[in-house]
Amino acid sequence: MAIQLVSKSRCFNGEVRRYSHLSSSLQCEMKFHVFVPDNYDSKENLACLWFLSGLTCTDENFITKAGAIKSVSQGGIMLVCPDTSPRGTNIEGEKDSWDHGQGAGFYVDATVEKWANNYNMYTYVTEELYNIINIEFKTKKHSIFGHSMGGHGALVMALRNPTKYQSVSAFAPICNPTQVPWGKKNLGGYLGQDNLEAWNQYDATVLANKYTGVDKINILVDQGDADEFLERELKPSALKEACEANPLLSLTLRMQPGYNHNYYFIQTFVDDHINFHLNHLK
Ligand SMILES: N[C@@H](CCC(=O)N[C@@H](CSC=O)C(=O)NCC(=O)O)C(=O)O
Repeated sequence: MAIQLVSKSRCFNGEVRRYSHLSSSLQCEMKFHVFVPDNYDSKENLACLWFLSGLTCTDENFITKAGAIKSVSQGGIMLVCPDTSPRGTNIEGEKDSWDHGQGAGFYVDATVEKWANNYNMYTYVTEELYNIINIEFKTKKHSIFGHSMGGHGALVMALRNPTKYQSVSAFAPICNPTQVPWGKKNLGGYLGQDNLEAWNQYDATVLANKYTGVDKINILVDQGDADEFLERELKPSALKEACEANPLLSLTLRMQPGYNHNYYFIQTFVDDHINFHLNHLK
């Protein structure tokens, strides 16, 4: 349960900190980054925004490359950036592929024996780290966003836990993973090739079709139209169709001309996403 401070740096009237801890759900040591505004510990209602990164990322990519901290600090909220998979677990073949295994936990709880002890990023983010952040920083409200694989994770977590997250947004998310190569590779690998019922629990489009929660969910998605993965892997039109058919969901999908899949795209629109979440967190 204890977390250890690894590093801290002053930044925009607060601190960027990196922590490590022994994760019970992943059975390994994990690192995560946070930004905490000055005097966060004297706030009654500290709010927290989570960012889930994409394939090949660690807890470092977003905090160092997105240019998000100024707006987060001005909003007076905390930012949490978890890693994208367990680390140091030495599972056979874990590092063989850039889009499956290490750096590609796909935010699921694995059931295939080889992965099941460690690859439980869904529980790690929504339960274990969520509880740690609430206890250590006394946070009260949470919102979540992410990029690509992390956009998929954020959408799934929000649709499955509408009382836990006040709002959700994504940059170029994998919207319909049961139907695309990245999704089939990871859902098949972690949950079993034939376990389609389990796959559906991790597909934002399927979940959007079935969503019956008491609260309406507002979703913001930005998608570059020059994104190299758009047609093959991301499929925002599938999510759009599902949301349009469900009165409990309101999706603002913004197609951004000329932008591709990288962090320059994220930098450009990150303030819009932070402001969207601030409106729901206050
Ligand atoms: N093969 C390349 C491409 C990997 C890549 O584009 N990763 C994205 C996320 S893709 C979907 O989840 C990313 O965020 N990369 C990290 C970064 O800092 O840009 C590669 O090996 O990088």
